[in-house]
Amino acid sequence: MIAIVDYGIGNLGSIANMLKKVGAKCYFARSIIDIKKAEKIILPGVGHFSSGMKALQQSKLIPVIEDRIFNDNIPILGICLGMQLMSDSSEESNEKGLGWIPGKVKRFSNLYEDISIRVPHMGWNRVEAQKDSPLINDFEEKSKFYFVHSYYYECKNQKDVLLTTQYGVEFASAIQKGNIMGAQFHPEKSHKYGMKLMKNFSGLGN
Ligand SMILES: NC(=O)CC[C@H](N)C(=O)O
Repeated sequence: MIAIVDYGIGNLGSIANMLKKVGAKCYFARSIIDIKKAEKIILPGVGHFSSGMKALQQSKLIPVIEDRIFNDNIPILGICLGMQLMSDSSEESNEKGLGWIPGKVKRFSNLYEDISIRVPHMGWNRVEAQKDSPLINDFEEKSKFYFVHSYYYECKNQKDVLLTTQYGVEFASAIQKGNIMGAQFHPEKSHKYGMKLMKNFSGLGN
């Protein structure tokens, strides 16, 4: 069963709906026991980095989540802000991140050399694979995903970058370090392309 961390942040309902569509069983995890019995974890997130980190700290779930992912090596997928919280820090906040995948979260500039862009990055965009992973198995060449964000993850180690997307700058649209994964886009809002990623995630470790 996939535990969707319920720490008061993120659109858990639409994530659960997409998981059900791909035949994956899931539940909302609000307690330490809920996390202890999880086979996989999804860390959702929408909004400000500070609010997300504070809410996650107040949930008291960080130690048990870290026990499961670092000692039991179960797969975890962070979505949007949930991915950004895995960083060391974010320009959006003075709060420290979880530090699970080395890197910092930076704000898009409105101007890159001679390219001016609107911030937030909002809408559909394509991705380019930077390495193989079961998470992106059978991706269509033209896979595209729905984004809504003003900040992006800059990985310290290039080998942790799974997918990149071009938006003024080429940024990490998905990251992976072993069993720890993150998607900057919203798979639950990305139709068949998001379903493919969620189906792949639900099949990990089975
Ligand atoms: N949609 C979101 O939750 C955005 C996350 C983060 N605040 C950003 O702007 O990048």
